[in-house]
Amino acid sequence: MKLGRLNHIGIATPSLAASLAYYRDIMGATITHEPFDLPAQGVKVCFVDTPGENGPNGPTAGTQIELIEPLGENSPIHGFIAKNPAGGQHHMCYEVPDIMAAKAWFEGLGKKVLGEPRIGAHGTPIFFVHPKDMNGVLTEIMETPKDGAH
Ligand SMILES: CC[C@@H](C(=O)O)C(=O)SCCNC(=O)CCNC(=O)[C@H](O)C(C)(C)COP(=O)(O)OP(=O)(O)OC[C@H]1O[C@@H](n2cnc3c(N)ncnc32)[C@H](O)[C@@H]1OP(=O)(O)O
Ligand SMILES: [Co+2]
Repeated sequence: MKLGRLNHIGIATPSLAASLAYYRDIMGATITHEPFDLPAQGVKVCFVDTPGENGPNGPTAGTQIELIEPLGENSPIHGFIAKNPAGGQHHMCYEVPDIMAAKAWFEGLGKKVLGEPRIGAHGTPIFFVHPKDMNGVLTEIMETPKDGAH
């Protein structure tokens, strides 16, 4: 199996409002989606894009940062925020063409897949692989949107 592009970097925060202001006003990022609740994932989320630049191969799109704040009692990021009260880098998300094939591939390698695929913030199925099996990085795998949207 081959991983596709890096879709987003997940940043956990105790305050979406404060993080949004930081990325917009200090880092020059663009808010591409206003905050919305995702109860199925136990988070409140919004996306910002880094400005993007002219690279050696022409103009490059900015990189997407996904800001997540705990939502509800059972949020999977409560533990992370308890250990990192100011928030911090939480996960990296890679695209794949076929979510079930990717799940089977990681499981075949003996990696701990956390639960069954569920619909994520981009409207396609996602799953997570435990950081202890992924060089310390919580890894999100996401099926590439069929319409090519990111
Ligand atoms: C916006 C929606 C969606 C999208 O479409 O993009 C998302 O991105 S949702 C993002 C939030 N959802 C998830 O993270 C779901 C999967 N995560 C989990 O199930 C849990 O967070 C976890 C990975 C199992 C950790 O849960 P926690 O309660 O913190 O467990 P432990 O306390 O037992 O931690 C075990 C161990 O792992 C270390 N850890 C925890 N989180 C991370 C992390 N993000 N990155 C790296 N390491 C992490 C933790 O410190 C423990 O280490 P030790 O203390 O050394 O044992
Ligand atoms: Co994510």
